[in-house]
Amino acid sequence: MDESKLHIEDVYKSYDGKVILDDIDLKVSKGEFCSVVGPSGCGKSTLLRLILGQEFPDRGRIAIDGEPVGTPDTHRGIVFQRYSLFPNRTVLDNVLLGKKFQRGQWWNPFHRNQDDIDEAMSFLKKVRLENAADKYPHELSGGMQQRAAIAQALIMKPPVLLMDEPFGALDPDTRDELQVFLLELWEQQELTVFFVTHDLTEACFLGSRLLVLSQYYTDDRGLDAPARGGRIVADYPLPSVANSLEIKDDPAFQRLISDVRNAGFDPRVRQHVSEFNLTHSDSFQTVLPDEYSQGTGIRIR
Ligand SMILES: Nc1ncnc2c1ncn2[C@@H]1O[C@H](COP(=O)(O)OP(=O)(O)OP(=O)(O)O)[C@@H](O)[C@H]1O
Repeated sequence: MDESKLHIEDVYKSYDGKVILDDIDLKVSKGEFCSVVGPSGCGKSTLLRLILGQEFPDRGRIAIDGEPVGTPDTHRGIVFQRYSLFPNRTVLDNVLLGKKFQRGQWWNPFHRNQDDIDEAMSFLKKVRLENAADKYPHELSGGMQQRAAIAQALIMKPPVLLMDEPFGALDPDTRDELQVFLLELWEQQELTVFFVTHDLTEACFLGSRLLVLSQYYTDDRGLDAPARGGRIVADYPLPSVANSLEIKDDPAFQRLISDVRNAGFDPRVRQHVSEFNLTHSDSFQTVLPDEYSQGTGIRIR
């Protein structure tokens, strides 16, 4: 039996005849924090939309908890960079929305179920916003809005929490703060997270696993072969990171980032999946050298 939380198998997606995602294969287990990076336009958000059920692959299958993904439902939690919250509803009402959908009452501003309210308040407490329940999104800072959006997604207990550049619009200090906050939440709530970002440091700091999507690849047919769509070209286990921002200054962490950048982003390399070790059963994998785990306090999962 397939025990994966998320299983993506032979997935292809094209728009207007242009292949965007090209044979994506991936298994994500419960409790993994998958960071997904890749050059702009390589199809990261498209992949998220397919997992969300907002769009369908041309070919292939996507299953969550063994069930094929259908159209979006309230159990599919996603946090976007912006606009996850409805501006004309209070924080509490935003967090309650999914519950109201489930009860067929989303349109009714007067519908209130006390159990739902208690649960929403408990999630607002988890994201440290219990004192902002009656505020409107425009009354909150950017970081508070994103924490509210996380509560809005988590209350529906999504099997996989999908995040599309959730901290991309925040200033650096707030971004750092929310990264640590998300790691704490991930541990406490035993979440499975699929996190898209442009920021390699963020990806390596947060993730237990790093997936690198490449925009085009040519495989071993040679440089002149027609380019195809994006593929997962690297799949790294990441160090187990203490919930401390200091790790970002650690030389081993910085070496890790520079190695990932060289392997996954150097245009001379990323075009060629043949440059990577293709032994991983689920996708392409580049194995980290042992030095990352030696004498640095960083543990490779
Ligand atoms: N609905 C659509 N119709 C046509 N083309 C689309 C559609 N959605 C995305 N694309 C194209 O698919 C490609 C991948 O887009 P996508 O937004 O998934 O990339 P991305 O990796 O998330 O980019 P970024 O990092 O810049 O956000 C782009 O070339 C984009 O123009």
